[in-house]
Amino acid sequence: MTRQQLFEQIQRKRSYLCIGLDTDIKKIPQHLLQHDDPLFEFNRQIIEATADLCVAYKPNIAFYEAHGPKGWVSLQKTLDVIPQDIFTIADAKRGDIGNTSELYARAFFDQMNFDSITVAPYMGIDSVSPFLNFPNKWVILLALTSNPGHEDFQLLSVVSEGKSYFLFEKVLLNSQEWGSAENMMYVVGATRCDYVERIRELVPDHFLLVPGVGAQGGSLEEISKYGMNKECGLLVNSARQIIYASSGEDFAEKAREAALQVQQEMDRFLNEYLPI
Ligand SMILES: O=C(O)c1cc(=O)[nH]c(=O)n1[C@@H]1O[C@H](COP(=O)(O)O)[C@@H](O)[C@H]1O
Repeated sequence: MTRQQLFEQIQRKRSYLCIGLDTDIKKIPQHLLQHDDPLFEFNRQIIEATADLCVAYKPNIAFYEAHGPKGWVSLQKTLDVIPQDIFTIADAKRGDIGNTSELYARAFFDQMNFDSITVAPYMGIDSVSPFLNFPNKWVILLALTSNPGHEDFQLLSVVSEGKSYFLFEKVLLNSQEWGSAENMMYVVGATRCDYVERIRELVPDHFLLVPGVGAQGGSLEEISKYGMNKECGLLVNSARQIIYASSGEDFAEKAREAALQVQQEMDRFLNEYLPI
């Protein structure tokens, strides 16, 4: 999917919501356990109930890998029922030496047909660039993450050409030479909205994937106010708050209500904060 197609979808749906399919067998409603493939059945109903309210789905691969080969089948079946015009993110946080990254890219882009994959920048350019060689596919590079441990490395100071930067700022600056705003996005946690203005100075045009609203407590309004650019430039992810809105038979209906509430806020923020 191209950036233009993504922006068109955002305008059409008045939404920049990404729903995280972090489908946990221990949290899904009990009555689904009688199905042959409970993970898929849960996802299928969530997708059917929410597809008009969101622009992206992000299955976190760990929730599928944990089930071995059966989990990979549930994941593929899930991808097959996501409507074509919705952006898909493999939240796999990969990255390895070049020839290995190339195989990860083939697995997620060629075999599974995801639009994008989350990638860790720690191993540098040759670990990331193999993912950038696929037309209309995207790398979503971890920059400033939402978890408490982000302070351990991402906020360390590094001095480069006499100037001091946070390590995550160097990730944003240097990686712009590897790809463009047409094939790279950055992960920025909603729990660190205090850095978003600075991030927008460094990457004014790129899309940001923003996890951390909902269950992790980040503010949708703040990230929208400080992070939105002229093509919206935001995909705000929410998983648990939406997909586990109810643990009963009405789970899909309640997920829709939770997604609708977020979409209505997003509609308002698009009116208020999208630069003309
Ligand atoms: O790459 C991610 O998506 C990610 C990065 C990050 O900094 N923080 C973060 O929570 N995530 C993912 O975003 C999802 C958050 O889910 P909820 O907290 O339930 O909305 C999980 O799948 C996390 O793995």
